[in-house]
Amino acid sequence: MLKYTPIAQFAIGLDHRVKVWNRACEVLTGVSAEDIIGTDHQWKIFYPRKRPILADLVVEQDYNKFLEIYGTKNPAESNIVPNAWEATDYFENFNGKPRYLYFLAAPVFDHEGNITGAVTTLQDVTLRKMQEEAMKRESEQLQQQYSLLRSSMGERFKFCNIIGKSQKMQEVYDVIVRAAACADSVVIHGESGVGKELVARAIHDSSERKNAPFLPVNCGAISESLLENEFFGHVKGAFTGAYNDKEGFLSHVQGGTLFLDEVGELSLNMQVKLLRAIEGGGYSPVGSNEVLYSDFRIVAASNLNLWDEVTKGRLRSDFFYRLYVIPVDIPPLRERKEDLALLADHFFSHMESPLHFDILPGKDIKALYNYHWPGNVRELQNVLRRYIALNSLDFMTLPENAPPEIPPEILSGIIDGRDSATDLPLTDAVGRFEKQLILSVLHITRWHRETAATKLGISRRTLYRKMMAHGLISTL
Ligand SMILES: Nc1ncnc2c1ncn2[C@@H]1O[C@H](COP(=O)(O)OP(=O)(O)OP(=O)(O)O)[C@@H](O)[C@H]1O
Repeated sequence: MLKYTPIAQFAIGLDHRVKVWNRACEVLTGVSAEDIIGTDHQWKIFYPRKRPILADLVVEQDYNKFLEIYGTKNPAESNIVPNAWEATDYFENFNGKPRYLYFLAAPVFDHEGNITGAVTTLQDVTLRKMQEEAMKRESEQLQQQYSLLRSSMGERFKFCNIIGKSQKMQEVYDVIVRAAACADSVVIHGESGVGKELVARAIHDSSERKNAPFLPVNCGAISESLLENEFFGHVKGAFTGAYNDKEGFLSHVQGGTLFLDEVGELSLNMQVKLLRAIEGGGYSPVGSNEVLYSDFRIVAASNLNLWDEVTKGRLRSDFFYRLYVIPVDIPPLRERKEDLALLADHFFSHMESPLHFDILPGKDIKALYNYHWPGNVRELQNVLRRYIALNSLDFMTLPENAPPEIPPEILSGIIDGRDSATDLPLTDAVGRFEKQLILSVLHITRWHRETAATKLGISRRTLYRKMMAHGLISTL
């Protein structure tokens, strides 16, 4: 029975001579039973130095020698088989290859309880050992990288290009460092203008992928019919006007980080295809059956609650779970006003202004602190730009406690031409009206785009594109 079991086993007697050497043992060692049975060689032929092996020690019950030879790195007594001892040995040259072998040797007793020999079970564990060692090396490397990044953060008033000393930003820095030190997907959540792209860049720049591309893609800005073309590219002749092959984002981002801004705007169909590509199943350019592969990391961002999007059926749960491994929450500026002065000085110096936050008139400092910053850091940047030009604060927004409906005076202000739209050609006047209406609704809804789109009776995607067209994304 022992002879034909698929598990490699051999048995020795009290005289240390081999009694059984089964078929699996022959296959594993390349040594035939015929050649070894009756000898006391057993495994000694594989050790460069002659020394007792596990089965010998079990027969002798020499536990001290066992500890001396195998040290404490190997577990001594098996938890699974009573009286058995186990050990893993490394063989530099085991039939021409380096190998890790696991041995479990148990004593054999006669009916009076005397030891009459030992049975050893062995297994080639090289692959598992190598995987364990690779994982250990990787985790040591990541730990090293983490410590290096942590120490390079200095006073933590700034991290990469992110400014902020508040406790909430310190927590964001910590997550960035953790995210940079691993390969998992990241989802960044926060209101418009809080710095989501900046954080995504910081993760990329601090990660092992820093020398490969960082590719930001605004999912809300690409019309649904073009999504596949933009992400996967196309081949010549795929559709009318496809005169040449064109590479998509997945090809451009090879080895780097794909930043999916407004990820909630991706169509369900696109989510399936992207998920397949992320999970190693590849993708095909439009008009081609060829499967291409790209190695990239996803950092996604959204100002929506993505779980709500899953429950509403707009985001696939498998896509959500694949992305939502490391969440980063960036708090709005109104919740970290202690960062205002630092941010203001950072922007003043970038705009080459001699101004400093501390020397601003008291009433302006007070106004900056009291303001609720619905457009967050981007709005602060813009307000300061105007401050430098006009020498006065102009928030261009409604008061904080603006009513939830569009105030009639705003609507009438736009309609009755108080802003001299009457002098403009019709298309320009309509454009101006549209911009102000959108701006008003965005202020009322605290820049919550979904609510604003509902109020305006348009889709989020359309609202997004109109905001881009009116410069409300890049200027506010
Ligand atoms: N903590 C910060 N320090 C310095 N600059 C910042 C910070 N946060 C944001 N900014 C600046 O504010 C602007 C908006 O930032 P960013 O584009 O990263 O925001 P966002 O959250 O991605 O916005 P949106 O959701 O509208 O795309 C950028 O010019 C960015 O450099």
